[in-house]
Amino acid sequence: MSNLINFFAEGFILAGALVLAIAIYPISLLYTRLPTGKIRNAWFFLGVLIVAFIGGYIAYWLQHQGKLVHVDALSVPVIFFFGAVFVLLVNTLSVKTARDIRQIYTLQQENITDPLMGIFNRRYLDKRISDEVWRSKKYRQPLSIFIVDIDHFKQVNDTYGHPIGDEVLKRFAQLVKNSLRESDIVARYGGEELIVILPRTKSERGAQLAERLRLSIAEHLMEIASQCGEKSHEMQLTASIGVAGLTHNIVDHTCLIERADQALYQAKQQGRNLVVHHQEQQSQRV
Ligand SMILES: Nc1nc2c(ncn2[C@@H]2O[C@H](COP(=O)(O)OP(=O)(O)OP(=O)(O)O)[C@@H](O)[C@H]2O)c(=O)[nH]1
Repeated sequence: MSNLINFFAEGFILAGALVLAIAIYPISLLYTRLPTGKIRNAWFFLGVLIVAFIGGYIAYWLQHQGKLVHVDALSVPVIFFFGAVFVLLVNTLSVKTARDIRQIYTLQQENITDPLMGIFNRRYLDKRISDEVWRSKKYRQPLSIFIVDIDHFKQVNDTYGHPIGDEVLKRFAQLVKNSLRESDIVARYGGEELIVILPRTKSERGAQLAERLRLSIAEHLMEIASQCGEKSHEMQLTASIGVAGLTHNIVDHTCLIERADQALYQAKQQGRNLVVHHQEQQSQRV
């Protein structure tokens, strides 16, 4: 009987050490996928602790080899074993939870991203612009937006074909995004039109930023390789921009967009490659 007890006691200790060793694997998965920082370091520390615990289990086993013959002596090995199972469960659950969170994040990102341009889509734009108008009115902060529309984009499609047109739209969106500040929100409004939301920005400043953007678009030489890699096309686009700022008599975001749209219409009417600021109805050409 005492031999059997000893067999089980030692078995629990060694099985516990094995389970702890297995519990290091989920930690290694988390460690390799996490960005460098405090959380990653904390998981590394936990891994080191587990290795120390394995050492402790083995030391306990070596000290008590052949001596765990009473029923009472079973309690520590049983606690060792289930403690190790607990650690394995927590680590495995952490990896699965992290994976789920990443999947949810990816889905959320896909839900708000335009698949062609890689910037925010119309769904996100509608929600965000209405939130920004509400926030700006509540806290009496300035807000401006502008609508950017590529000039004669139909010609790009007609001359080079739709796939090249798509590539131009993608590059154009990235160019706009990279020319603006991190805090500015760039979204596809439809077709070849983008809306840029500038939180906490007066429309005069918005018009300056729009002018800077117009210039960088006009100066940018785009080189697009054809889909089959036969030849590349170089093109220089221009864009017209309508700017509008939030004022007392604007009741909601649709009015703000309408004003920016009217300004854009004027920019097109006045010859394109132009910024028109709705409030002052002034056009600027550099
Ligand atoms: N390749 C491609 N073309 C698109 C997409 N969405 C809209 N377009 C094209 O964008 C063009 C817009 O044409 P118009 O509205 O006439 O405007 P425009 O030629 O840019 O002329 P202006 O705006 O007046 O300077 C159309 O030819 C559409 O087919 C898209 O996702 N991909």
